[in-house]
Amino acid sequence: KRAAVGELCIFKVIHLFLISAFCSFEEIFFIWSQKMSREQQAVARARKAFETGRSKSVEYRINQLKNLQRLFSERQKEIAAAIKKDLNKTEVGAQFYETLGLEGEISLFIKNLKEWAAPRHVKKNLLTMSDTVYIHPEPLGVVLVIGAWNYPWAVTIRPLIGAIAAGNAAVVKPSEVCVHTSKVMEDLLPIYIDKELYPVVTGGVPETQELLRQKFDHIFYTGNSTVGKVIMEAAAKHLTPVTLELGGKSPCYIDKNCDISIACRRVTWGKYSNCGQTCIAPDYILCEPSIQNRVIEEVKKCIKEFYTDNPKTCPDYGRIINQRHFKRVMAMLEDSNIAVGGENDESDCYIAPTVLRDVKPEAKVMQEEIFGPLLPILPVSSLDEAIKLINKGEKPLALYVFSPDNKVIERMRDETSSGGFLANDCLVHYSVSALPFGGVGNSGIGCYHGKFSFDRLSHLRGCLVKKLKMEGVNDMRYPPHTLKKLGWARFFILNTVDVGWVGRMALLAALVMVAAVVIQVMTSQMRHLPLSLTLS
Ligand SMILES: NC(=O)c1ccc[n+]([C@@H]2O[C@H](COP(=O)([O-])OP(=O)(O)OC[C@H]3O[C@@H](n4cnc5c(N)ncnc54)[C@H](O)[C@@H]3O)[C@@H](O)[C@H]2O)c1
Ligand SMILES: CCCCCCCC=O
Repeated sequence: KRAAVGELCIFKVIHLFLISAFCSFEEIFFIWSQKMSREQQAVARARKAFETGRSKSVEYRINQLKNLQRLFSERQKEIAAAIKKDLNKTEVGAQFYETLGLEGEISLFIKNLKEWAAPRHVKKNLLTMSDTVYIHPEPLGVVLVIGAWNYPWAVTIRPLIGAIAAGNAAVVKPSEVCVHTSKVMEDLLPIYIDKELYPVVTGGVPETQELLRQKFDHIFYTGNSTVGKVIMEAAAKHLTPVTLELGGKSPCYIDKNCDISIACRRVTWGKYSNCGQTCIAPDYILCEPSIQNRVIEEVKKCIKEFYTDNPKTCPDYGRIINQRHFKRVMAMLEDSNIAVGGENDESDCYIAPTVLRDVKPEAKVMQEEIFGPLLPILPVSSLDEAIKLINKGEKPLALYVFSPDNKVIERMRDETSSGGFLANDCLVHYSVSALPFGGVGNSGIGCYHGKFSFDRLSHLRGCLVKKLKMEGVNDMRYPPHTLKKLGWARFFILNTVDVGWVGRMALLAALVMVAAVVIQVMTSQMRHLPLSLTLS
């Protein structure tokens, strides 16, 4: 037996020797990769591509972003056709809600990337006044982007834009739930952007789990909070940082003194766009009982205006993504009082825009994020009660308040917490790249969009470059430590200097003046010395 094992070992060693002697690195990689899963291979390729260093060049990153921009101008038809099959969005709807924002985001990055990627000089203390002190943003490495299905392009490509801009490699995992879109993404992305640096891995939960077993430098996940915990647990094994863009129940308070017709128009749009499958959709309404009927009537009017008498045949009204979610949403209606809508058709995944009245906090529909076209109204006696009720639940992704009164708006903002806060409108904060977008507590970890994406997916490396001169200044920090040295250290460390452009000019001017005075004093003293002394 021992002899057989010995022979096998010798054979393995010879095999390895032959491989390394006669094969190129690519061939060795190929042989080795035969034993790897598709997911492992994608990650290994992305890491290898990252290690070539090509993504470090800002020009290269901008080029990749321009290619991505070209994808959206040249492939709208394929993108829209797949989204139509997945979620019944029209071509205009697909551009409006998905790709328009991405095009804007890419333009923003192309315009600002050089500035964002450049070293950022920071305030110094007196001790480091003569040093160069700055933040140097550097790529993290290989990022895993896991997307959700409800706005499949928007929530998968937006983090990818940030990852590319920050100089990372990124493995893109679109949601398997939007079957057609994930196929189009898999086909199109490699045609436009570097397929080694940014591979697309399709598949379901087992494939995502296999990806999660690999080591990444950041995991950017968009989806529900339950899976968010699974992601964080997997990331913890490699101490990988995560961004979790999750969901939750986003409340909407309507003050009785506001223009109810305008408020309901905006709420109707926010709720029923994409058939209620929007992470920041107003989940439920809180209002005083005296305005409940008015709210119901106004929402009903808007449903008719936006989606006609028969939303089922209206091209702008979407569908529930699949039968599993259809059943989930329908189950929430069991103990509820329907005021508007309620019609449905399982074979078409259709649920009409629905309003529920006199809903209690214990109702089924209030136990989890609805993520469908049901709008419960919970009567509350006052703003105080609304705030109390909101604070009893998990911190939501968005919080909406409709009121003409700034005091009401400010109270709602200051006495609650949520990922984002919006007064007198719904959803639109998502479109402002200068605002951080993300949750807090149960609705997520970390934020992105615009420069926030760049910073989130960069390592902000603190750098200090000192000269090997002026060693005397450092004496105060070396032992023996004395009270006198401590006094000096207090003075030097506690005083910051913001030497900006104007500051530097002023400092230079002051130094020139001091030097001029010193030279003048010295020359006038020398003029009064006897000639013999000046010569010696
Ligand atoms: N904060 C945001 O920006 C944002 C945006 C869109 C959606 N969402 C939230 O996402 C949720 C809807 O999306 P979803 O969760 O149904 O999407 P989903 O089912 O498509 O899941 C998202 C991803 O998680 C993976 N996944 C699912 N189960 C897994 C498991 N057990 N282990 C490992 N990976 C797994 C899937 O493969 C998929 O790629 C809602 O809660 C919504 O609010 C949040
Ligand atoms: C302008 C509205 C876009 C909404 C996109 C939300 C992404 C989360 O589901």
